[in-house]
Amino acid sequence: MATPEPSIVVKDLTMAYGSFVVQRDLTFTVNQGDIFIIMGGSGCGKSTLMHHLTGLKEPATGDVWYGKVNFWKATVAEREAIMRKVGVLYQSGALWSSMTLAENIALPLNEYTDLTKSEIQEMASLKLALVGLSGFEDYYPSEISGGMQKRAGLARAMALDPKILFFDEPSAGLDPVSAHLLDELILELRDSLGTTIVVVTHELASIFAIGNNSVFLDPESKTMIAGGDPNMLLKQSRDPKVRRFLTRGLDDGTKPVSSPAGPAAERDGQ
Ligand SMILES: Nc1ncnc2c1ncn2[C@@H]1O[C@H](COP(=O)(O)OP(=O)(O)OP(=O)(O)O)[C@@H](O)[C@H]1O
Repeated sequence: MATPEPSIVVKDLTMAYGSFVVQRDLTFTVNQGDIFIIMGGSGCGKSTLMHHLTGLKEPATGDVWYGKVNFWKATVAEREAIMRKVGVLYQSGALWSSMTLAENIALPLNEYTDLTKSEIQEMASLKLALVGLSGFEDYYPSEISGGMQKRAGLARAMALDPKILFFDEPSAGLDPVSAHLLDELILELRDSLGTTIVVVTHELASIFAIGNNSVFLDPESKTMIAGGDPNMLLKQSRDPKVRRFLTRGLDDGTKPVSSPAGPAAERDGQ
């Protein structure tokens, strides 16, 4: 198998709000085509890390590399060029309620492309089809379910064909069936388009079903204490905190345990 190309390299990153350090010395690589999970307990700094990777928050120290560009040391123009290739879907960053789904998706296309009105309409329909929402162009967000709203948000985040997609808590507020469908869609997008996807989540079922790489942030030591394929971590990590998290508190490493996420995790485990 070919060696995967790095998409993002994080090196010795320390994140802080003023004098309050959230995490220090983070070093990891997100490879092209990864579904990379940022995980850890509440308040450990997952969203803060996502903000450092998406241009919203500057590191206290350390670097974030996108290919050969040192993001936070680059010019504003270079940073903008990188962010043009990045799609972001925040937990609350839903759709504009006063616009139809097609109009929502047309927004970034209007702003960043020279496409004609009819090309934009066509593109919006294509993106909706990509997420299984063909025929919903003229619906308003309030007229569709929460799961469909997430998928429409995903269509909008995919509007400019990003190479990397960030997704904050995709399954938040969804019932288990809709959450599972969204996981399937994320896998499909990665497989069909090759999009690198970085996901912030603490949903274990999702972590095991879609993640092939990860970083695990610990709020107590304020640094990463694990990383890599979550299914491998479940099998191999001996760290009590990692084990407790991945087994929903059932196991701290003193005895072998099977996956709490059930057959899917067992099946997908390498
Ligand atoms: N704007 C801010 N100013 C100061 N402190 C902040 C700010 N945003 C977050 N924090 C603090 O930084 C720490 C990490 O927060 P963050 O939201 O990144 O964690 P998280 O892992 O995403 O949490 P959760 O799982 O609860 O969403 C927390 O202690 C939080 O209170």
